[in-house]
Amino acid sequence: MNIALIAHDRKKDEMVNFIIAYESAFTGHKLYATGTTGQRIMDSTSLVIHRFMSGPLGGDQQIGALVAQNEMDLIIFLRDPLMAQPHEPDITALLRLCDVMGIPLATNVATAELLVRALQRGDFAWRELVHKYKPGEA
Ligand SMILES: O=C(CO)COP(=O)(O)O
Repeated sequence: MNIALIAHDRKKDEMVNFIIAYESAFTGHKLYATGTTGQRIMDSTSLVIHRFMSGPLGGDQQIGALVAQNEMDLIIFLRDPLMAQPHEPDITALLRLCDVMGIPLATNVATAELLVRALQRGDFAWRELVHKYKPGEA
């Protein structure tokens, strides 16, 4: 599965602790992240992560491009609901695209935990079909 990990600054410790706790669940999947989030996770785990730009510099949009192509299977985006972000339009656009494409998206760690447990159980197998049969293809 292709999994994107994103956390705003005041949520980064929570993200790192969460990934440490579930590191084995993420092993074997293709991991993507915005710049700083990815670096923080790699510094604390043995996971290899493809890092995009930092969020304010376009990282959310880069991940959004993969969502638009239906290539992202799960997104964990620990947003900071108490602080305005300079790139708020990019954040809104990414969340919207997840709803357009029906991509499983967790915006807090409680939901993230449920989705990762589902991932461990194999509940994401339906996404394999999506990869095989892209929309618009015969
Ligand atoms: O701002 C972000 C998401 O909107 C996250 O970017 P960083 O991971 O580079 O801090």
